[in-house]
Amino acid sequence: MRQWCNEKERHITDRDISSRKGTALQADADYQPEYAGDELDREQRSSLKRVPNLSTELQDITEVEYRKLRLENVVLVGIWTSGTAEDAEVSLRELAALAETAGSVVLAGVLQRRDKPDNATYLGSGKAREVADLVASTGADTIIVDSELSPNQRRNLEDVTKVKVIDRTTLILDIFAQHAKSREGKAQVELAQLEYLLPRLRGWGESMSRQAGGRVGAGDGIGSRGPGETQIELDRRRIRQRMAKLKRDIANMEPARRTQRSNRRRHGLPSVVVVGYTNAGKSSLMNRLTNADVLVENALFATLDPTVRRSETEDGRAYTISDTVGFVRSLPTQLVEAFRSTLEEVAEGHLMLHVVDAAHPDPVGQVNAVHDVLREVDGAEDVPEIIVLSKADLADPIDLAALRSRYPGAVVVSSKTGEGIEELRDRIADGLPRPSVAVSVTIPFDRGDLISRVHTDGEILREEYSEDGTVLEALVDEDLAAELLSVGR
Ligand SMILES: Nc1nc2c(ncn2[C@@H]2O[C@H](COP(=O)(O)OP(=O)(O)OP(=O)(O)O)[C@@H](O)[C@H]2O)c(=O)[nH]1
Ligand SMILES: [Mg+2]
Repeated sequence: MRQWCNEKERHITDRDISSRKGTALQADADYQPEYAGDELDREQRSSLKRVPNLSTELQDITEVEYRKLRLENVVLVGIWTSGTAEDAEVSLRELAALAETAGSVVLAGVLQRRDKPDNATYLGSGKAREVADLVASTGADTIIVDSELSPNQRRNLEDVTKVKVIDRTTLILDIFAQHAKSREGKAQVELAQLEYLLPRLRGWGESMSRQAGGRVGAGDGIGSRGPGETQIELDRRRIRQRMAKLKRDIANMEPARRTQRSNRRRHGLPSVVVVGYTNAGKSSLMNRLTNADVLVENALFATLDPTVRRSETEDGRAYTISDTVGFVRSLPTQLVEAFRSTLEEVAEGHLMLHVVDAAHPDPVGQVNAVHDVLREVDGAEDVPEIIVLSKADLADPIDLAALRSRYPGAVVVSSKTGEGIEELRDRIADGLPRPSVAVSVTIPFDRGDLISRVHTDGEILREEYSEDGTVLEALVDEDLAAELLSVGR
């Protein structure tokens, strides 16, 4: 097994779990990683002093817990089935960053080489017991596993380790729940959480029934159940009802969003969408390009509700630019569904800026993960893509050169120093559709509104004033051309 440790007062010396180039986990100032080889040193571990009152007993997992995991001191566990050791490490480091984003302290991480996960305990019973020792010695109260767990695997691991076990998907759902701001975003995340929970209810049934037993005394149990209905069926039914309500609510919010979108389209504004892996620097780039004040945070999924801003090319053509939710490796399918609406925005864009953190240890893996998700969104492949290699100020020049040759059309930028921003603006201006219908009309003076639309959305070739109005020769899109011709002469 490989192991990493986030050591504070503890004496486990292990491998650095933070991003090697320091992008993700640099926040912890007194964090001093130390390399200690591949093998977990059992003697060293057994010589650890156990920190008193830190470990907690396994607690009941109730049906509301999916909302707030209250993670604190966690041990990360991953298995490495294929690919290189480095890939496996990158994935576990990312899990560490996710865990910190969710508000927990990562005490240690272990990685095990296996052909496939063990059906019963994910790790195999021997390794599960080793993890139990590690949990006990570090005083962790939660284990986070770097994949999806079946209800059985999860229950068995909890039995062996005596602490709460959650998986990567649950963790990501929790982060989304913490960050979603809009009513729609919140409803979508809750729906995704319930979808994930529903088939897994069996694994949690025991504790839920116990809880129901406790409620009987309070006058809430037996009488409230239907004939022959078990607690778990009742819970399932309640969850389904809640899901149905959420789906209705989301469907009701849809028209408002569509109106906003079609308003934008009616005004003929071309749109640029910013996509990319979480923490790639999308919001920072947006701020640079538009001087907008978009939340930038060194945390994963800082942006969960899309933000749309208006901007202009050098030659005065207006366009919208929207920031989107960050992508992540193996994004839970429930979330792909939940955020389809956000991603649909991508498919409707005229140009896609795909922001890639050039200072990350595995930018190519991130690009591939983004492309995997985009392939699931109808129409997204048709949107022209500009790869934007970001954080140029942090990136290693050699890595940057390798990325440039891998993605020949890429623009290298730094939102921090401003490097490459002008070039990117030019590329955006070139990439946006130009109005293509030539009109030559005289517009009456009382239709100044039309003239100003030609100024913002079209390209003026000639503008003069005559007795009858403004004489215009311009390039505009079809809709505006039709309106101009219906009004003008
Ligand atoms: N040095 C440096 N840091 C950057 C640059 N761009 C972004 N960052 C940092 O990278 C972190 C993530 O930036 P964001 O712009 O929030 O990234 P994002 O892609 O919007 O992230 P999510 O919304 O969480 O998916 C922040 O700490 C930024 O300050 C850059 O060009 N140079
Ligand atoms: Mg963001």
